[in-house]
Amino acid sequence: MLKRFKTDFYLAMLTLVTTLIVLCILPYAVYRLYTGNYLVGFADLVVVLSSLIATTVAWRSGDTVKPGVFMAAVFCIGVLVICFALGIDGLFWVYPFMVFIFFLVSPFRAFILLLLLLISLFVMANVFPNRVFSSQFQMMAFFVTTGVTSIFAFIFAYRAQVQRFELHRLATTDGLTGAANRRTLNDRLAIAVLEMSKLERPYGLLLLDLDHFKQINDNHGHKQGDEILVKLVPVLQSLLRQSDQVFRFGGEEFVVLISDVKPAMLLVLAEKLRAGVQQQMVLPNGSYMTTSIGGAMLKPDEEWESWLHRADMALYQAKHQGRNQVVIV
Ligand SMILES: Nc1nc2c(ncn2[C@@H]2O[C@H](COP(=O)(O)OP(=O)(O)OP(=O)(O)O)[C@@H](O)[C@H]2O)c(=O)[nH]1
Repeated sequence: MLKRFKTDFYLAMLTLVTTLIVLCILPYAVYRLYTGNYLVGFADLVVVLSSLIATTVAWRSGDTVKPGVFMAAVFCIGVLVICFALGIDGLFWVYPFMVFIFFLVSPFRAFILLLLLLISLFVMANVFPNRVFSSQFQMMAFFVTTGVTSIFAFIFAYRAQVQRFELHRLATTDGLTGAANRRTLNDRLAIAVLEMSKLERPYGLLLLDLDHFKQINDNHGHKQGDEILVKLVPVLQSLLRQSDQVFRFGGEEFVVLISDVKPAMLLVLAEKLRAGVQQQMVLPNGSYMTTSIGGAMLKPDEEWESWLHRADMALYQAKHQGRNQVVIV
């Protein structure tokens, strides 16, 4: 639970906003109902309940988009009702809302919802003159300040989102080849173990190691060696299904994670990869790269570390037996 809270930004934000809503708006709702302002009290209660429901759904389903949009839309309507009922006093709520809507939904969605909110307020102010604003000047000042705040909040949220995505990409992919990195592999293997035990989903693992790669570096240079590693990833991907994932394990070693596979099929796939590398990875001098492959099916109740270790042992055996071959255990 703590891990999901740490890694899923929008889930953490939905939870945080809901906690703040319960702490800050619920007392208001009680106060409004107690003092007979039923419309505002009811709107406050709807906002609190909607937040609780949306956040619960997000935690259960893992989907934060629909609950976030739902919560943001309910808040927009809530703010409109509060502005209609309280007039100028209600307008103060627009400003904090303009900031925290960016914590609930993506910057573009938040900006569009804010635009709709401001247009609705503008229509309301013109249909019911003097209800929300006491003068034209006040109305103008409100729309200019909220417009400027929306634009700056959008720019800030958009930049933060771009940086978050970039950080995530840097943390999860290998800088040279663009394949998923070892950290991502560990997470994916843990998920595979979970899916195997809960859904009985069969998984296979292939560990590939290019043969005599040191000689490539020595004979053709490190840059050429890098280019071969970069080229290898799309070659492997072209031979696999979209659901199969390629990871760089380190150096010239790669891991392929294959779901919904039977042991016989794992061997066929490994052979296909071995042959594909030999056919497609041509060296500058016209010779071909070869690869050794070790593979293992995930056993019931097995830890991912032991699964990976068995595939590593199989790879060791393939190397030991002369390279350019497949060993599945
Ligand atoms: N160009 C390049 N070389 C790398 C990279 N990472 C590791 N290497 C090289 O890969 C080579 C691996 O050498 P070894 O572990 O001896 O293996 P090998 O020569 O492939 O021999 P076998 O695996 O036994 O067939 C070393 O020379 C490393 O310097 C990289 O990112 N780029």
